[in-house]
Amino acid sequence: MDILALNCGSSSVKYQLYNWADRKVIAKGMVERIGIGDSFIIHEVPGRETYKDDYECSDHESAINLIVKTLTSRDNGVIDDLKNISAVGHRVVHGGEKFTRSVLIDESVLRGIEDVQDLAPLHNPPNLAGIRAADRLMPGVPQVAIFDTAFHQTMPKHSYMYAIPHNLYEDHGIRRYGFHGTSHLYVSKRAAALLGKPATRCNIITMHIGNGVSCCAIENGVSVDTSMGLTPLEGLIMGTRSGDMDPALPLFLANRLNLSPKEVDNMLNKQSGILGITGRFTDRRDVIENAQINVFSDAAKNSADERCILALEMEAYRIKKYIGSYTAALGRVDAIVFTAGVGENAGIIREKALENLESVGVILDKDKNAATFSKHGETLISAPDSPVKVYVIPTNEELVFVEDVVGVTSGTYNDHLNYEYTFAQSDYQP
Ligand SMILES: Nc1ncnc2c1ncn2[C@@H]1O[C@H](COP(=O)(O)OP(=O)(O)O)[C@@H](O)[C@H]1O
Ligand SMILES: CC(=O)OP(=O)(O)O
Ligand SMILES: [Mg+2]
Repeated sequence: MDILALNCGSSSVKYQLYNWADRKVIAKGMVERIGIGDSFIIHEVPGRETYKDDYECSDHESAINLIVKTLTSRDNGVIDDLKNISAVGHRVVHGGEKFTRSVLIDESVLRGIEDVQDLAPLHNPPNLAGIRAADRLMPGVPQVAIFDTAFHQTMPKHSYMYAIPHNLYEDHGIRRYGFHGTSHLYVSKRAAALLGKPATRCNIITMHIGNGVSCCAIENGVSVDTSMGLTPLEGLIMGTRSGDMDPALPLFLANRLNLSPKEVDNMLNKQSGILGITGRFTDRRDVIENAQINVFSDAAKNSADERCILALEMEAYRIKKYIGSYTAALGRVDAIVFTAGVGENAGIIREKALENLESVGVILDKDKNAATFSKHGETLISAPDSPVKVYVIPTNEELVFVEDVVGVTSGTYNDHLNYEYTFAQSDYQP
């Protein structure tokens, strides 16, 4: 049973082909710059050299077509026939309140996803385009939607409601939803396995720090709070998104700078965050390099870029504030987990965020932390006597997609909270 997992973004499609029987990745890659010119595919097969090719893709259908062609091609392919793909799993970012679990896609599911697309205008339209394209290319193959929002549907009302007129929730679904749910689910289940306890007895704070950034307070295995809200703009500082700010600011900006709602939205989603602070970078590797933060001599400081230093300090401080508030929300914390591109690799951000948290039981092993990157796999970075364990756990959203596809198509899946994921077992080797 080969399962294709697709993650359709606005101008990219990431994919992974997974053989369920062997529990192994057959191929993975991505098509980038869809519809904006100079698009290309990067295709990786374990044990082979990475293949890259320029190929013009004007839309998601042509990108998925290219992926399928590459997977079946004579030179770079991994399967003889498209028929080997028995099911497709799609990341869908916003599922509103309607979808609390992964589902087999049919017309009514498509309509449900369309109904909430205004709430995630950057994410849901490309997700839908990907589903339609895959259906045309692989007619009759079961397609499953896996929602970023589903894991957070356990949040209590006092976490998800905004303090605004109540009818806005009833009439328009305006509330906090939260995103990156499959990542928070995956790393929290892995953390429970590393702690040697059932997930249903673990309290964990998970920090997903990539381009998009969110954290989650998980109590006895379920999400009770998360930093993103109605849309993926709320919360932590992100690559290009502001995260939390004075809610009066958008209106103030619109009035003062004479901007339309769309222009304000664009400024806060695409020109803010790390990019806004530094004026030139979103990639934290560039920010760290230009901040020269690991070289604390005065000479180095003189050549360091003040705004890069500020960006790192602001990002880490915001993370620390969320850890503090989620520690208060949970009462007892068994573990804090760092994941995604930045969380797995940027030791300096982890160290700054966890500085002086001994009073709440967090004692970092600074050397271990500084030496820990994604490539080292799951790593404990807290000191042996730290009451709260701190882990770096590489996320694997695609594996959640694959397991949900298997569960949904075989009828063994009820909801992700009770599903017996193989990766949640302590003997699982990631
Ligand atoms: N070694 C590293 N040090 C610091 N940041 C890193 C490193 N490697 C990757 N990153 C960061 O990870 C980010 C991408 O994370 P990722 O989880 O892939 O994001 P997304 O899926 O949202 O695109 C990059 O923008 C970069 O800032
Ligand atoms: C929801 C979200 O922010 O996703 P991403 O990090 O992929 O942009
Ligand atoms: Mg991501």
